[in-house]
Amino acid sequence: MSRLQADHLYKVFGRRPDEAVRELAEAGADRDALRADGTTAAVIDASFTVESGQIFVVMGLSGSGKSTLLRMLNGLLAPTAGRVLFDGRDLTALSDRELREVRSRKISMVFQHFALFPHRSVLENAAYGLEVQGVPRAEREKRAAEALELCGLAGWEKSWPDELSGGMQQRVGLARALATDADLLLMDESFSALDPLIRRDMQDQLLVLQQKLKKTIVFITHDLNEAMRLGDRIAVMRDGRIVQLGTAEDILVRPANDYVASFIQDVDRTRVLTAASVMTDGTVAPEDCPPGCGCAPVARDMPLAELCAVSARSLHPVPVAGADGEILGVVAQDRLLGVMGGLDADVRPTTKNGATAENAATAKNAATEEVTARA
Ligand SMILES: Nc1ncnc2c1ncn2[C@@H]1O[C@H](COP(=O)(O)OP(=O)(O)OP(=O)(O)O)[C@@H](O)[C@H]1O
Repeated sequence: MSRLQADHLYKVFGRRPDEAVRELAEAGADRDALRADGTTAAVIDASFTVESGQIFVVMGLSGSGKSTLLRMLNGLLAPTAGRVLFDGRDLTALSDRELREVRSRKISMVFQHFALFPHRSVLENAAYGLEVQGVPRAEREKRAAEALELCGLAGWEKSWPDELSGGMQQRVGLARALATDADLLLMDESFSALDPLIRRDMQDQLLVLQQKLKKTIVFITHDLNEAMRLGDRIAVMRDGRIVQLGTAEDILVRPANDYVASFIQDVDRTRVLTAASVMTDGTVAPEDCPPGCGCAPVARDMPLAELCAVSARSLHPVPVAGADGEILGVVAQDRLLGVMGGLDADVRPTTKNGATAENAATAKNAATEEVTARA
């Protein structure tokens, strides 16, 4: 069972929403057709699953429907049609009290503008979610201090929010979300207000934390580079619809339509494509590897940007190793150059950690998930 599932979700604002859903679903109407009627179709037929421990990114420009989708996922907004299943429970069928309970214990939000209380210390801010849950003071302070330490803020507990930089304030927001032990983290443009370098640093920190904590995260962004750095899977939204659903590599190598293709022009493919996605079958024969060659197999999730340096030093194709050290294949230099030059018709779909689709259940999931191209 998936951790989170959106099942044909629609949200229509304005007049006669049910009728609008029928027009969207049955007559194939789009947003523009309804707008003339004073009706806004914010989210149209969104279906996807998020597995436990995954980072699922929803990427789209302003107005594409990301925030509305997120607010349906945490039950703040009732869908006009469709269901949200969290651990198999239909959120749309819960009473208000049950929903509040799920929201306060199982789901945490991290917002773009930190949402810290200025007159509470960093520790009190980090403990806020636990306070709402009614956790006794000593325990909530202990857990908040642990979360702050995880986020690199040990020693700042007694400071006030305005004594912290923007990046540090956002880490307090993250610590607050982590302190509650919620399984599901919903992050709405959480790093968008930060300077580029600090933003990148926060992305790195989130990835490191995620390796340790293995939360289930839905991350909203309008930045495809951020989506590709963070997302195990990415949903690209346009005008209320999900127009492509896949891994960063899927989107980079096989954009579903011209709209998605226009986004990937600025993406640095050498940082998204991995050794596993470009390797071919084979090994390195001992006679091809002279003494002192000093080569070592690279990890399958090594990005091409790093693989280039290894390949330049190597006298033979670079072997690619799996998690157990077994050789999965090799990357020859001409192959590497060809892929970087855009000859990537046979790049293999992989998961974000570089496992190929053949040997990873999650990649199978990604590869078999419907990739819709309606735009
Ligand atoms: N409460 C509302 N009433 C009417 N229309 C709404 C409401 N909330 C959102 N919309 C409309 O729904 C569409 C999707 O908005 P939404 O905020 O979900 O997009 P978004 O991708 O999150 O954009 P942004 O990045 O600017 O927040 C927009 O056209 C917006 O104007």
